[in-house]
Amino acid sequence: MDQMDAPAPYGGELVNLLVDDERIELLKKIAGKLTELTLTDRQMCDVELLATGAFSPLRGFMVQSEYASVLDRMQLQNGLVWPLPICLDVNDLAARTLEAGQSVALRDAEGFLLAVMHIEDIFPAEKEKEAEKIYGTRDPAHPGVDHLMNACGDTYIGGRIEAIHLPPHFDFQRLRRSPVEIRQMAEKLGWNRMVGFHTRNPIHRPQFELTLKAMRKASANLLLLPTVGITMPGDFDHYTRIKCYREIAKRYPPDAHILNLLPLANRMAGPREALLHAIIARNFGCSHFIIGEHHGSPDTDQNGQPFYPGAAAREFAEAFDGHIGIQILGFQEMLYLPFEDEYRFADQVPDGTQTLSFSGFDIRTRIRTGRKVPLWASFPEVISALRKAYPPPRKQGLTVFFTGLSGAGKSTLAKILYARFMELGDRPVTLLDGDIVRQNLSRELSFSKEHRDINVRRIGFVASEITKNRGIAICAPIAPYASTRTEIRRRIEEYGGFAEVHVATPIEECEKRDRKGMYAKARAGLIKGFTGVDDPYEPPECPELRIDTTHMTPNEAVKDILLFLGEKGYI
Ligand SMILES: Nc1ncnc2c1ncn2[C@@H]1O[C@H](COP(=O)(O)OS(=O)(=O)O)[C@@H](OP(=O)(O)O)[C@H]1O
Ligand SMILES: Nc1ncnc2c1ncn2[C@@H]1O[C@H](COP(=O)(O)OP(=O)(O)O)[C@@H](O)[C@H]1O
Repeated sequence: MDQMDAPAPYGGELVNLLVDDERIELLKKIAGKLTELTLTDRQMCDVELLATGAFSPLRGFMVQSEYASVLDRMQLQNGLVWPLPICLDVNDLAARTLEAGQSVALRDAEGFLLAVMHIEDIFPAEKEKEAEKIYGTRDPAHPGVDHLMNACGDTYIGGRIEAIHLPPHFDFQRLRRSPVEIRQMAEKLGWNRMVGFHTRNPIHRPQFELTLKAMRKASANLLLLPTVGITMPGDFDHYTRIKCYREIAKRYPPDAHILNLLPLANRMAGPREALLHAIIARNFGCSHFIIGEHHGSPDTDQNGQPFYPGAAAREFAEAFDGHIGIQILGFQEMLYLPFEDEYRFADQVPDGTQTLSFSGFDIRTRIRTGRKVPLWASFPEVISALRKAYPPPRKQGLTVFFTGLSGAGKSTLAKILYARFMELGDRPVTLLDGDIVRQNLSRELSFSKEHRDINVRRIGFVASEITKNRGIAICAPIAPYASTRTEIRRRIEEYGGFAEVHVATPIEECEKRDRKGMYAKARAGLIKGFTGVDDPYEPPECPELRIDTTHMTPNEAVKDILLFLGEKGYI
């Protein structure tokens, strides 16, 4: 192996934005008088990577000219290649209270002071342009675009940062080393070359073979940099992934790799994302970086097509590796040859040879639906760790979410379903009926849109906790707004099953029943804003089940729900 030093950090110097004790004291004193910004989890990831120099040479959030330069030329203003905007977004309300020249205190959700930012610039986010330039699409099925369009504030603030503390982490503290710490460690171990591998999935057999091949090709040791910041909805949680990485670690040659967690908020921008990962790896001291198929890309678009061609990230990063000073090891898809019982890159498979392959998505789906993962696809210890954390549907938590007009039959069906689950007796069951919740959790709330949303979100939160802990939650609010229901669905599906049951009994029938006499009062104008009378109800477009109870008995309706849940493997 030829001697070579670890590559210099990008831009020449490893940035460290953490200030010394004296400065911390001073900043803490003035912070109390500064306007406060509470950072989101994503923003905290950016602050952490800025502070530790993983984003070197950046020294803060981008100002408008830098943002424009990254969008238009993919360069910082000093001419260095830089693929993605690193901007701090704020909502209109916050933006109105801020001005350039002002300093703000950046805090976490609990009010813990992380940094002071000196605002140099306040400017509008060019969301349409950013989506096109960075993600190459405006399709909201792309999680990066969805976040940009639907969650991100409309204004960016740019400026230098002085970091006081890194965001606190209580998990895997020993695996959270900064670029300078990894560089020191590699030096101590006498490593000349280090190849970086960035992943948001567990390491299965193809990825393991890929890393070994890369280590041999580059004569290098391995730096595993799994993302533990923000990944994609539906990804395995990082606790489970790290258990898997620790198992895999035993399969590498001794002392040949370092596992280090990367608190990056993935943008899933495919080619541009890959380039950012490579720059980060260089800052950690890597001489080489692995880019395989579909690196940094979301699963598929609305038509089931990949957002970027399989080779796009690899080819893009290879075209720039001279500029960013890290050698890209681009690999084709790794395929399994069942007759030969070996792995080969796609371009090394002779024509006509039978091959098999599973994507990370395929394995996630198999685990979540309780289907087998063959041993050619992954290792037994990885599959077992994943199964423990993600049991088959009949052992997962579950939320059955009834929605529909008052009098549609939600409570009646919910109560019968509750009894059936209790009779089965294999999981704890909680009934969150609209009335019960309003009495116990939401007594102070009215029926305005804002208050209905708060009420339904509270129900969703409790149901998500129950589902996370593998119980069954049955919810039965009116929940008239589609976007709030979608929000809840997303949250719960992270932890287990979610079945939306639209009790679609027409208003005429509900009104005929008028069990509580409320429709009569609403029609007489004694109750204002009554759902279906003078307040909206947005029917679900694609519920798991739609039941009109007009011409069926409650028991029949519940039988349909149980049959559906049985078919999906939940009971
Ligand atoms: N303005 C207005 N609109 C709709 N419903 C009203 C209203 N005022 C009181 N009620 C009674 O409250 C029950 C609905 O409460 P929810 O918590 O399920 O509603 S929401 O999901 O927050 O929209 C609902 O009970 P159910 O009949 O069990 O659905 C009504 O009886
Ligand atoms: N198939 C059915 N399913 C549910 N409820 C029914 C059915 N047929 C008649 N009903 C009656 O309709 C009314 C529904 O009221 P409820 O369950 O409180 O509705 P919601 O909770 O949607 O306001 C009850 O009086 C119930 O007995």
